[in-house]
Amino acid sequence: MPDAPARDVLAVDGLVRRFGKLTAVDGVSFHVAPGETYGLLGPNGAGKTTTISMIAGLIRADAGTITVAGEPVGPQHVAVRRRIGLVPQDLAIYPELTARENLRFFGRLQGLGGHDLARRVADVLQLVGLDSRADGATKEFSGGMKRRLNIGIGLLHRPELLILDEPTVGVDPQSRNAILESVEALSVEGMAVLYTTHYMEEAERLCDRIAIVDSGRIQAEGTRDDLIRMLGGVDQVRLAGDGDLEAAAAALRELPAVERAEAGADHAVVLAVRDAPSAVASLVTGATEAGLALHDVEITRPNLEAVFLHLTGKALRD
Ligand SMILES: Nc1ncnc2c1ncn2[C@@H]1O[C@H](COP(=O)(O)OP(=O)(O)OP(=O)(O)O)[C@@H](O)[C@H]1O
Repeated sequence: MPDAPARDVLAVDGLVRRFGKLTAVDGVSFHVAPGETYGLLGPNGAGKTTTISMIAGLIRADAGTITVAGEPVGPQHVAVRRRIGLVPQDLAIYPELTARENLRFFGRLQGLGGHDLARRVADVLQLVGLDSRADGATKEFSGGMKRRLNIGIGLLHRPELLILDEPTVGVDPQSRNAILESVEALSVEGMAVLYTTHYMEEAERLCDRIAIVDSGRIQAEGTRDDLIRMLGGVDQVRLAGDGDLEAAAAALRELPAVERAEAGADHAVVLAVRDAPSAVASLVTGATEAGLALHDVEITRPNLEAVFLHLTGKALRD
């Protein structure tokens, strides 16, 4: 008999959240299994923070359901929050206290105490790579060290689901690496991790599955390789310029190496091209002959950035 599939730690179905006329989250569904790291990859404003705020029970959903380990989540369901660790973008630590004192303080707030708390504090300090700085005042910590401490606070109560909202934004490379290593270690221990980022390298390195999010919707979901297969082995080329973009796209579609060409956002034609480095000269000639005054040519070989461009016609980064 095959093993029954492990129950999802997190199940999100048909989630919607509006702010006035803006639908910030527009029918988002995904599931995360124990030990799985699931990434929400999308640019600023895609709806990632709003999604995780609903999952953490901080704001209500206008529609849809969320369960964590089978229990419903929402602002009125308080007990289920013990199963969730949320590490928000904003830091919440006391600068006058040491790292250890901060952890003890937040641990007590979570109802921990005694030897159990002391042991968990020691474990967490080691996991986030701050054990050698445990008794230093946090006001002297770098931004990255403070962020690692914030992650430690989210982990103290040993949640089944850890939610990290863009944890490496603005941190030094050493802390960034420590954060990525901590997340890898947690997943080995069986924790489910929901990781939001707009850095495709982090999504590629950490996440077992990735949802590409834009305009409040999941545009595609899968492993990195699943997503890259969607490109069909072609490169993406972006030709930015002034002129009749539709006419240029139509002319470029006639070239043998070009599989697709669309007039995209931001004064650019976005193309899917076989072996773009060899074809680029003919693309430039074709676009120029079609009357486009080119000011930029960008080739993106298959990676998640290219998948994002392919799905949305936009670059992942600002
Ligand atoms: N409280 C709010 N009131 C009004 N609009 C909001 C509110 N919170 C978020 N939004 C809007 O909802 C959209 C999604 O924002 P959200 O913060 O979820 O995106 P994000 O992908 O997490 O980006 P970021 O990394 O910048 O937080 C944005 O257009 C944002 O301006």
